[in-house]
Amino acid sequence: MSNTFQVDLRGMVDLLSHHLYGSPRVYVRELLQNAVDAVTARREQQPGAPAQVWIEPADGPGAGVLRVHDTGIGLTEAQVHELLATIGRSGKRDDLGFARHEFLGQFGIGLLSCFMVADEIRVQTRAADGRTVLWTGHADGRYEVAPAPPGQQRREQGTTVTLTPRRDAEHWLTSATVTELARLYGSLLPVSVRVGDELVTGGPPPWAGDPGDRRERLVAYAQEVFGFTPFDVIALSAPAAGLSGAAFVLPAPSNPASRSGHRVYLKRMLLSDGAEGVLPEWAFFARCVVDAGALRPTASREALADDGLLEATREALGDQLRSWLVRLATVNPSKLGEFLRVHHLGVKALALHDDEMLRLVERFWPFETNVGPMTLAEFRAEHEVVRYSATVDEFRQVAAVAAAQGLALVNAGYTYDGDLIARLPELDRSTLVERLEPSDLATRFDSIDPGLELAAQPFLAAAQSALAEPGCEVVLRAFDPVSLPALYLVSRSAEFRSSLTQTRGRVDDEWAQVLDAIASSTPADRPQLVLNHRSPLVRRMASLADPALVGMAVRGLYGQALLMGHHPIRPADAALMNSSLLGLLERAVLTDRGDR
Ligand SMILES: Nc1ncnc2c1ncn2[C@@H]1O[C@H](COP(=O)(O)OP(=O)(O)OP(=O)(O)O)[C@@H](O)[C@H]1O
Repeated sequence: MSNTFQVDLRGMVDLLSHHLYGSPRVYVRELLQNAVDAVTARREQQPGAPAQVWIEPADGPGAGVLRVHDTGIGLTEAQVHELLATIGRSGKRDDLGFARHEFLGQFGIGLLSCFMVADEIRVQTRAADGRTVLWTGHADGRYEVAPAPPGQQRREQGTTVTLTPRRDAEHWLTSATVTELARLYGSLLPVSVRVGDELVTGGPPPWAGDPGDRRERLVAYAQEVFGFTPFDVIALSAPAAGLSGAAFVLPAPSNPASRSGHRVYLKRMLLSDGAEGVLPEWAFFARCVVDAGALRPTASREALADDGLLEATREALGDQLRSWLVRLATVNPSKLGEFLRVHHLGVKALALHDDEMLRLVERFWPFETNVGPMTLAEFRAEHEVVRYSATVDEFRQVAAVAAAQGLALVNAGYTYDGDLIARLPELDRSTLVERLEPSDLATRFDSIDPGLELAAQPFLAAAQSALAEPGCEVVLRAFDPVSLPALYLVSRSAEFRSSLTQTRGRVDDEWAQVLDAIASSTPADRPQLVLNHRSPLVRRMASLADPALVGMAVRGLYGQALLMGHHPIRPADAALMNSSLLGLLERAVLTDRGDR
């Protein structure tokens, strides 16, 4: 046995009118939309018919009700019964039930939004048959249809919708609010719309019309609507979606995480001034205004339906932004440089997957290197290998020493930089890239003469035992600059082990066992303190006879190397440095007093 759903009308009206829409203000849009659709339908039949919409707000001379008059096609009594009596029935679908592209409406629920601000909706309508019909709908789901009494006959074809305000909702129907909302939603509509005496529609969109001063118009539009003077304006078009418009490049960096909304019109009616999904995510440096004929709204008409057409449109618009960037690189490289200074993060994010953008970054974005700022292309022209540090700390630790060894080094510690450099060989297979591990530097230092090394053994043994506590290996090498007595080098695995050890001290036994298991599977590298045999200070230390003094001096050098290399100072390091400094001071004071 088959049954039919029963619908609780009161609940349905409440659901649609109160929960579908974000704010009661959309009632103005829904009324405008119906009026414009009715005008469009009439002009299909009578191309020269008047195309006017006139709104009389409730605080005007109209006895406390709001009226919307249109010169549209009107409805016959049969149509009123069919279209206004069935929720979800729309006169704007074709025979197969698809939304007809020339109309704004399609769902057959828009009129219900008026119940957010009105207790009663009256539709007084006259179609080409010349008879005026009166439909009165109530918020509880009741409605009446009747031929209009003699005093309420329309003289012209068209429709008047009258809203009797709900208590506490009167302010939504006043002149100031209605004018503002009609202008917000309808200023680009192709039909003349007046609120009281004020015309709220104003000609074609700013990106259409005379191309001569289009740019000036769009800049003025961005200033007025978005509140900024754009860095540049890019024309947008996507014929498959019937879309045209413009993108404005932001003059200041924007946070990639905070999505900036776009202003989207559908068939010249504002859909949203905070729409998402129109431009690809990486394009966070631009905001756009577009009008589309074929994109679909969600039922609340406050966002775009995320369908295949929107996806294809997003891709097409993304391509147009990319081409703008590429064109800028050829016709105005200094402007591109300016753009990158503001929006490099967005472009770099794009370059992670896009070769053309990677080329752009390579040619135009200056990186910090230990031989001065330069682009990767410039760096490549002078150095065989693009050697880089993967973190800013690593770069700081080794930049000067690497330069003294003749090793040019790029700081790839900022967001995306390491990944971008690692991707360079994908552009050109002959490019060599290499991440420099600080500990690799030691392998480039010169060993010292075996005789000297042998003589320094007692010193090295004393030094080693002085640094037994931080678990640091002491080695003696010769390197430049001579002014640097010691260098603290830590490999990635040593760094990892050290953070494991620190964490182990803070967790309970069960976790400690897990950490031990991890530690046992990582190589047992130790950090190194590399003493520089070219440094006069180190040589003098090597000849000291007093092991206690050697210990203090080596610990002092250890602390200084940590500080110089921007390494973290753990409590144990601080204690070591403290005892070294105090011990050395004491010796110095005693020596001066001749007390020894
Ligand atoms: N001013 C008007 N003139 C002529 N017909 C109208 C007018 N207002 C509403 N209608 C008729 O009433 C129907 C229902 O209107 P409603 O606003 O509820 O839905 P819709 O416009 O079809 O779709 P949507 O829910 O997307 O707005 C419309 O399809 C239209 O046929």
